[in-house]
Amino acid sequence: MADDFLDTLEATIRARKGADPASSYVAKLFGKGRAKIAQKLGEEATETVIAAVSESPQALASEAADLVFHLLVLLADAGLSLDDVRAELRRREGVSGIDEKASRSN
Ligand SMILES: N=c1c2ncn([C@@H]3O[C@H](COP(=O)(O)OP(=O)(O)OP(=O)(O)O)[C@@H](O)[C@H]3O)c2ncn1[C@@H]1O[C@H](COP(=O)(O)O)[C@@H](O)[C@H]1O
Repeated sequence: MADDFLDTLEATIRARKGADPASSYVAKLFGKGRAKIAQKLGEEATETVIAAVSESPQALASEAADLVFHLLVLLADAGLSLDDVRAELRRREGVSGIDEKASRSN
């Protein structure tokens, strides 16, 4: 599946900075600060793990959605974006490609 939706969601989340917390869950979360957002992400990670081992695939997808959503909020709070994550993953692919070539030549 293309990433367009995640990019749109990320833009919506960023646009909530400074918005009215009474009308926006994301604005309310931003208002609580980085530590609280990170704690929320940790809770969602735990719920995802529990769903993975003891719940239905649908429940796992639902918890995974909560997890990804809260990760986007944390990244936005830290001034980072999905593009930064993509760049890091691409960099690793390049590094592991070099490692593979090196091990093949040994
Ligand atoms: N994708 C989401 C999304 N996924 C999950 N959540 C919220 O994340 C929370 C999940 O945490 P919990 O299950 O623990 O529920 P909770 O008890 O309400 O959470 P806490 O009060 O304990 O923090 C719920 O309140 C969900 O509504 C989301 N809230 C908003 N979005 C999207 O984010 C964008 C901005 O939303 P607003 O800020 O609400 O305008 C919109 O595109 C929304 O569709």
